[in-house]
Amino acid sequence: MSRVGGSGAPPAPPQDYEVAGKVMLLGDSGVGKTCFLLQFRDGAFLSGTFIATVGIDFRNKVVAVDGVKVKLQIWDTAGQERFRSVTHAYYRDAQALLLLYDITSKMSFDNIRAWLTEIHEYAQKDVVIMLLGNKADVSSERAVRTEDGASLARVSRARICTPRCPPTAPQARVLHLGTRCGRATRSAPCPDLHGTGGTAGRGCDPAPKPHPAKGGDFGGREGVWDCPLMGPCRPCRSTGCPSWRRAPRRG
Ligand SMILES: Nc1nc2c(ncn2[C@@H]2O[C@H](COP(=O)(O)OP(=O)(O)OP(=O)(O)O)[C@@H](O)[C@H]2O)c(=O)[nH]1
Repeated sequence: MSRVGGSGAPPAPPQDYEVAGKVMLLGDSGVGKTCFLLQFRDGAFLSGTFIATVGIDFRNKVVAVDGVKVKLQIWDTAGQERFRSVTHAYYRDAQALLLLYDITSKMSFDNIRAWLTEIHEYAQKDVVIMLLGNKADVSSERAVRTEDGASLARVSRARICTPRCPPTAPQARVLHLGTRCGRATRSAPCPDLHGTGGTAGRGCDPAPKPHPAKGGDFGGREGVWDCPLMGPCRPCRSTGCPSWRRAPRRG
């Protein structure tokens, strides 16, 4: 997360946000990264159409997190092997990585470990990693158990979540919590993590309580979650987290 504007930069046009952060979507080709992004950004689900991403692309969206306007720059990467060398260069300055697998594809889940290896090689050490089992709307074809996802998240120190698609709110919810955890350190329980006590590995809360979110984008839809994000964290507002700082308000 970075401050809005900066010394030496040309005067920036008036911004409607206070902080900015970069999130990358990663995972095998076809797991649903582009659909996730489009649904989050535009509320549109591209059912049935699959046009593989070439290279890398990004979209911006301003969301409210704890009453702070956050501009998320969300990078959609190509999952195909031949584009990996292009996308590696973008890992370095990302604050959060959303690593997707398709719950109907065992292979996409098995490949998560290879993705984690790449992340550890190319991303910042303190990057927030979120593991997301996508396509939970077709649970009749489920090939990856939720508990296997949770267990992998535990060993890889990632957070796990499974949205039921195609509703819009889960995408916002993932990025909301990712943003919040990105503004956090990992040493104390995070009050956002319903029922887990903030301790990774306690398992899923089958009926997460509505989160008292102040942001209008997210309010009231948390009940659709299979599983809240897990992992200890502490809001950085009180600790002055170096990477997710609040920018000065513009007068
Ligand atoms: N049922 C279901 N299908 C989905 C979901 N998300 C994506 N799809 C479908 O999965 C296919 C691939 O989706 P994309 O978003 O293009 O996949 P991608 O991960 O961006 O793929 P690459 O660009 O090659 O890396 C498309 O046919 C989508 O309609 C979902 O949540 N549920």
